[in-house]
Amino acid sequence: MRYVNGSVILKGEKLLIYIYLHLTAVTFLLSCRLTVSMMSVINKSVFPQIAFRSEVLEYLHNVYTNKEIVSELGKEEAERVFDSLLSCLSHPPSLTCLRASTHTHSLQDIQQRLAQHVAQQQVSGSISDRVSTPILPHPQLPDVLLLPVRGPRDVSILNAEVIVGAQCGSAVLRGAHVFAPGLLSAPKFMKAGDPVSVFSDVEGRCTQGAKEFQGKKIFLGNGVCVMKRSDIFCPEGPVRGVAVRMVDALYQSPSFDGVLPGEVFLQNLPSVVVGHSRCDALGSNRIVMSDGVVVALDKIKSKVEKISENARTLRLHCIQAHCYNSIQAVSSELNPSGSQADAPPFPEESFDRILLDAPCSGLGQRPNMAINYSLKEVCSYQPLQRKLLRTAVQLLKKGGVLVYSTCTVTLAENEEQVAWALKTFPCLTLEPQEPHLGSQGMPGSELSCDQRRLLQRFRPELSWRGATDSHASEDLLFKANTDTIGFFIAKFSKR
Ligand SMILES: C[S@+](CC[C@H](N)C(=O)[O-])C[C@H]1O[C@@H](n2cnc3c(N)ncnc32)[C@H](O)[C@@H]1O
Repeated sequence: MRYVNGSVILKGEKLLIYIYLHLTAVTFLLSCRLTVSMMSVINKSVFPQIAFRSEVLEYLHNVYTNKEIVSELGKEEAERVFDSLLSCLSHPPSLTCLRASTHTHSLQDIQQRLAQHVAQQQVSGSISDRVSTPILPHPQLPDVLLLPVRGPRDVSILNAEVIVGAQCGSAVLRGAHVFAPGLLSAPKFMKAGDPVSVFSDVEGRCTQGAKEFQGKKIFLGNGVCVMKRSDIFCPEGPVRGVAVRMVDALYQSPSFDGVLPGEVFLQNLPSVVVGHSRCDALGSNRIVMSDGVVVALDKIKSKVEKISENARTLRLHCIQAHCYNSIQAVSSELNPSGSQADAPPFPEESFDRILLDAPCSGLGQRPNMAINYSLKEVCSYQPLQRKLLRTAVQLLKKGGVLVYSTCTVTLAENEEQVAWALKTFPCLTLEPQEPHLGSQGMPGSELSCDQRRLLQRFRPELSWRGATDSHASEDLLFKANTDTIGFFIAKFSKR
């Protein structure tokens, strides 16, 4: 199933948009019940806090306990909030957010058909919970459906275990099955049909093809093998497809692989908000319906191919994706020779809207149990983002809108970038965002309180009360808007 992390250059009435679509490991559902011999360990999962290198931990601690925050909250509360950040980052958000293609189908239609798929998964035993999963529309986002994630659940650990890489483990915690490329270790005689416990190798120590692993691992739930060991670790090269079908996950969410393709896709809620706040002048998220062109740039070819494939699936014919270094996307010539009208490089001031979903340190992504970046790596994004911002401002028409977003939690890549942009480009003004579901910008940069109020920061740490499996319906909307990945959005207009 797809996670679409919308990042698009807009070219509306000439829209230039960067889109980056992320496919998580996904699933093919077969019906099979788990009959297992169990060890007696009951695992009520509350994961350890996310692990960082000490230099990065200290850096983040300084960000979250900066002078301005401490004078606003007091030292003790600032420390508590930082502690909550480290805890919530290792846990998945408590709702799954689905973006519906409401340009081709009504939300109600999609909701009904989705409910049938979820019910089928329950009947087939792919979801072990007997409790039915509600599918709720979001009152402020007309193209969003929400499904509560059940967890942490009590699941017993089995005798046989497989180890998956950290990235695969994160996908499993959000409802995916285990795909063969994500599998690192499997028992010597593992065959299809075997029940196994699935663990994540959070520190990246397990070697591919190992028969066992004694390092630090985190339990994710139980599944049934779909492939035998020799099919997975075969000398002919990497195999594709589901290797272990999860049937009793610690965090349970229906799988949407192959479900209503072209009608729904997985997207983190803040990314949906970016889409809406960028397009309000066109009326809601009707950007895809406009007569204009949407130009998507990414420097990685496989991402561009995925963008084009997803655009075809979603019948978004106005999207043109190009593999291009966006820093070099501005041409000094009015009609650059050798380039087509809608291909980069583009003349200055040729776009009505630009969305810069910037490459970032990604520290707001959830769940994430360990991040091994050095401080140098974390700090390397600020200069790159400034180059991209400079390009974006040059490409934007006067009167145009620029939206800047990241999925990270530092000040350097968020509020400090906004302060820098306002100072460097006097033509930019901060604009209010609609909808505004997140918190305001964090204190600690040169921005004033009024400027911070115009920013939107999703801060799951502010409402984190530990991992609970309670889904009281009155809490659900609050959780949908707050228990998200860490995310930042700024919206500018150009004079
Ligand atoms: C928005 S994504 C990263 C964060 C994303 N939200 C995520 O979840 O991974 C950033 C994208 O920018 C692309 N990128 C980085 N530098 C670039 C450049 N100079 N030109 C074009 N694309 C670039 C990367 O390939 C990546 O797909």
